[in-house]
Amino acid sequence: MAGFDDLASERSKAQFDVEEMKVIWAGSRHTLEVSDRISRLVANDPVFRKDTRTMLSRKDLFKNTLRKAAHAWKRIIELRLSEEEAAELRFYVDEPAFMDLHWGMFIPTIKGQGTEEQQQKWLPLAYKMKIIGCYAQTELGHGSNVQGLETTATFDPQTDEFIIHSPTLTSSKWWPGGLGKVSTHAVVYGRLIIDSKDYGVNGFIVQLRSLDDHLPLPGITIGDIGMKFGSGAYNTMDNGVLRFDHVRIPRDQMLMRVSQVTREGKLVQSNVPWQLVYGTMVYVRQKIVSDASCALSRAVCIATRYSAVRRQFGLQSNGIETQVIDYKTQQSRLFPLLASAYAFRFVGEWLKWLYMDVNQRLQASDFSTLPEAHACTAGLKSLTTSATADGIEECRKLCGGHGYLCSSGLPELFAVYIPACTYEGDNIVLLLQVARFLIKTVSQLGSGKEPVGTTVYMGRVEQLMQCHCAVQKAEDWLKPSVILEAFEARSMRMSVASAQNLAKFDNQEEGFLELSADLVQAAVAHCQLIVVSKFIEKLQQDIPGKGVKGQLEALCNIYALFILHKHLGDFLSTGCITPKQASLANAQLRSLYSQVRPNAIALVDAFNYTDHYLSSVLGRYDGNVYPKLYEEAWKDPLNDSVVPDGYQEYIQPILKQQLRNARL
Ligand SMILES: CCCCCCCCCC/C=C\CCCCCCC/C=C/C(=O)SCCNC(=O)CCNC(=O)[C@H](O)C(C)(C)COP(=O)(O)OP(=O)(O)OC[C@H]1O[C@@H](n2cnc3c(N)ncnc32)[C@H](O)[C@@H]1OP(=O)(O)O
Ligand SMILES: Cc1cc2nc3c(=O)[nH]c(=O)nc-3n(C[C@H](O)[C@H](O)[C@H](O)COP(=O)(O)OP(=O)(O)OC[C@H]3O[C@@H](n4cnc5c(N)ncnc54)[C@H](O)[C@@H]3O)c2cc1C
Repeated sequence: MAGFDDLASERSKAQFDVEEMKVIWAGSRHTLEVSDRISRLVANDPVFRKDTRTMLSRKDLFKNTLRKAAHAWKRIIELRLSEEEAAELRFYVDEPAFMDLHWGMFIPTIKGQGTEEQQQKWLPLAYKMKIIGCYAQTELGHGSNVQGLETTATFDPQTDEFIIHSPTLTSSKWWPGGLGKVSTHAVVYGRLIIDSKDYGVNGFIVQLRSLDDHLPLPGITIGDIGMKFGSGAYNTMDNGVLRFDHVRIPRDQMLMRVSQVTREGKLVQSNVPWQLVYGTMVYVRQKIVSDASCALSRAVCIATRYSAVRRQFGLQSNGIETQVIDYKTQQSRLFPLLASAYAFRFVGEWLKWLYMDVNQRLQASDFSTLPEAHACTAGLKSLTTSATADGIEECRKLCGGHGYLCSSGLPELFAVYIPACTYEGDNIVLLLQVARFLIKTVSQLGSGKEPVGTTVYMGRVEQLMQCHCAVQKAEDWLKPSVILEAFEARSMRMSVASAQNLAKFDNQEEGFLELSADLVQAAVAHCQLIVVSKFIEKLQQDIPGKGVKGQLEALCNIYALFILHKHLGDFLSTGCITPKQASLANAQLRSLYSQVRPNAIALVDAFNYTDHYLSSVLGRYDGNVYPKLYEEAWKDPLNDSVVPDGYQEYIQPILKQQLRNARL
């Protein structure tokens, strides 16, 4: 049978130890064991089935999500799962829900922005889920511009309370996940007003619904904002609208780690930077980078397996058509995405470390690495989510017509994923943050302040502005030092050119706006350098397992040379490489594709995804695509009856009309 034989034969061709690659992908043997065990637990639990999700009405879909979330919580308690295991369970349940915001934003916000006493009061309630919280920052009129929020929190010294109010329609909270129908509490961001003076945006813990009957508390108007893109997809989430009509909360419900309001109504600043009010966004952006590798690898796994099963044209001597994965065009679209999935995995791992490091420093009142952490999380969030959203759509096209069927798993994956380009910061707005950071770094060169972290290379500005790429033959592009220098020189030269152009403006802010499209490109170049350099660093570690390191080297080179090829204009116009070297890079890329080809199926097997998680007929582990596609079609509710509902009202009259016309 096609499919079965194809994938079995592909697996037998693998030139590396797949089990060891699974460990590399998971991060450690322990993580692989946990993820493997929990993925199977979820796959074998009938409550977590997801095959009808795209066909349910919004109400049924939402109720089904509530049922799954309640069941997940029950299993977490019954099985006494650790935090790591619970997070894996949530991952494999694979359905956005209010729990994500409760655990992923509400709790981290209290931890990051609450005082010790506030944490002691609220965290036990939140951990036991006696309250359910969300993160209510964005408003109808303001999302990207956090300093433009309109919600007010006015201190009333008479009662020692804040009055939370929505003064305009545009100040209505709009978008927060979990808000619409579930959350009992929210961290609400609003302007702190004391004695008619505006002290800017701060976070406040506000109870929204009664803990007895779930009705909104007095002064609160709350609901869901309506259907979103795609069927199933993010519609499992109750993104909400919220308005306050002079709602009073006790003074101690303002999150007071950054600044405190005293009983007398005095604002006292602590020694932590005010930007910590934005801290939850840094945490979540870091998580989103790791998630990008999951979403992209999932799409790539589906497209790679299907490309080995699907055959078109080119009859071989045995009378069988060619596997579409053997077409060079298919490889040149698919393999860079496979390489990107691995690249994002490793940069995500590094970013997690960076976040832990900055957090430890913050605890010890060392705030020096915060700007770097902000720039890296913002930039990499932007880079990886944009590439992943585009990559999922490319995988759909790589699967031809069948990729457009919901049973391929790709339409829903795309619909669930694409808001990641917008939430936690619009991707362009975030790149502009990186650009500001780069311009600042360039402007400080030569001032005695050495660039640190991911901008260390800028300390070699003179060398990088003048260096010439040493490539003379295609294989030279396999040297990590050659690749790194080309990427560093490109990024350096784009940042310096932007800084020089900016310097021509009398008003820097005006100049920044005028040059923003170029600045974004400079930011992209810097972020791509980070991804490439972290992949190269990963390869410098001890990597056990037969052939594993060789495969990763090939993927690393594919990622770098693919980016070079895609952004050739940058590399050529900045004089980092010559047209001849560009064409050698392209030749090397082709040869790398041939090297990866026999290993492609094994490289996606290394993600260790269950069929339940993939939820794709095209990406099945056994490759049994056609019989299952055929079987799936018959499950569609339209096929419940042979003659469709509406035949007599709408089809029959047309047919009869045609009959009369024909007789005329
Ligand atoms: C069943 C049980 C299961 C149990 C387990 C479950 C586990 C689940 C876990 C799930 C975990 C996580 C998943 C979470 C779910 C994700 C879903 C996502 C939902 C979406 C949520 C949201 O979207 S929330 C809203 C996000 N909003 C934004 O991102 C807004 C973007 N805008 C901004 O950030 C700012 O407005 C902007 C930075 C653009 C501008 O700021 P502004 O103050 O106006 O001006 P600047 O001058 O540019 O900046 C001033 C200085 O501050 C620096 N800076 C800016 N931002 C930061 C920052 N974040 N950190 C540090 N520093 C920052 C900036 O660089 C300037 O510095 P300078 O030195 O003065 O130059
Ligand atoms: C699915 C989903 C879930 C969400 N969950 C939450 C949540 O739980 N809690 C919460 O508080 N929020 C949430 N949000 C809101 C989200 O954070 C915002 O939508 C996001 O920050 C973008 O802001 P915006 O919608 O105001 O976009 P806008 O800023 O209005 O963007 C519109 C366009 O303007 C451009 N633009 C904006 N500013 C600039 C600039 N300075 N320079 C150049 N171009 C610019 C953008 O690039 C974009 O093209 C969610 C959003 C979505 C889609």
